[in-house]
Amino acid sequence: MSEAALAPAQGTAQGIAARFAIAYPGFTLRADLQLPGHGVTALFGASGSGKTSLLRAIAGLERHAGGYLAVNGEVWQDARHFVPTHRRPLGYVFQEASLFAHLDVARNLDYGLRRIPAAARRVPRTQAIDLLGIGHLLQRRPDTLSGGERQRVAIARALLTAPQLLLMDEPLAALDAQRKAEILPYLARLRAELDIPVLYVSHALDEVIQLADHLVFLGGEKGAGQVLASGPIGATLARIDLPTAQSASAAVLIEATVQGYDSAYELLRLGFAGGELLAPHPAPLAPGAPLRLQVQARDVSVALAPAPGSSILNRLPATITGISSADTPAHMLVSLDAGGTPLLARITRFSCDQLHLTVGMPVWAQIKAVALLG
Ligand SMILES: Nc1ncnc2c1ncn2[C@@H]1O[C@H](COP(=O)(O)OP(=O)(O)OP(=O)(O)O)[C@@H](O)[C@H]1O
Repeated sequence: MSEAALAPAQGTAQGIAARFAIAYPGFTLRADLQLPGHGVTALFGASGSGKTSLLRAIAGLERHAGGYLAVNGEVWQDARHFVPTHRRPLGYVFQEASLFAHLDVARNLDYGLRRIPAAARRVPRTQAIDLLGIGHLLQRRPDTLSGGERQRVAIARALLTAPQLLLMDEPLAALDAQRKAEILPYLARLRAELDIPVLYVSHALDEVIQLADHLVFLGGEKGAGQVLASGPIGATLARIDLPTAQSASAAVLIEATVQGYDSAYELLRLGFAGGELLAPHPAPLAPGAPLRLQVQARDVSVALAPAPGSSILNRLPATITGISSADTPAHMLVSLDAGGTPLLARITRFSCDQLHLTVGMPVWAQIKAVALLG
């Protein structure tokens, strides 16, 4: 295999094609993925399922014979080419920000810029600083920053390397819940404002629900990793055949738009393809603003008719698309389609039998609570 500059792919296929057979002593993973060339793709799965190994293969940090990788029309690895990591236009953000301790933030950023000719820069320095909210930190040394601030600097530095692909390996895993909550909105802004595809490794479902557009779910038996699913985030989370849906913390997401605000009751009125939702919120949000909602399967119940005498605010007409057993004998999982949006309900097996629920049945999905994200 020769080390080569970027080679054009045959045709101009957009997206990321990644085929790897990873084999370590005691661990194998075969992946054959066709991923979108934009937005955030989460590589999600339990510890040891091979997320980092796959990311390192994509970065070219590990060289696996027979692998294939093409990114938006450029081949980075095939039988004849292997573009070394330092020649791949990618940014890599690790769990711990690896900043130079002896340089202040401004110089750390400039280090990222050094090897990029001005004409090739995709994200101007001022935009990267603004997007990550680090303008007030430029004169500070890394050891005077919080973990979250350091990670924001590391992400800004990665953006300045003009990446065509951003790889993030659990960038929030070393942070406590509060720091994590601080940094997530910055990542959501990157997703909204930059057109750089991101591969984001995580084992935290809430992060994935907040950020990802596409979900690659890794799992398999111990020592033999496999891709259990790869698809759009909403539909993949609602798949009752996957372990993510089985757990008590199973959740799906709804992409909604702000429609109004009832200040007397502090309730946001939200619209989505499946209808309208009300969600408590202490302040109004701009009408038309997009919002992601996280809906826990255990907060969704199923009724045969809309029940007016109930404290549950949100009732949506839906159709049952699947029914399966859950992780306890007492529970069942019901997947639903509400105007094209997939939902999941975790209900008791008793209720499922009492209501004689079957696939294809029109029902009402009652949603007790939704969490606003982003
Ligand atoms: N260079 C290597 N040599 C040998 N085994 C390796 C190597 N890299 C990873 N492994 C093994 O491959 C398996 C997958 O590891 P990997 O770090 O990719 O998983 P992961 O899903 O990212 O896990 P985590 O969430 O804990 O970081 C593990 O069993 C690990 O011990």
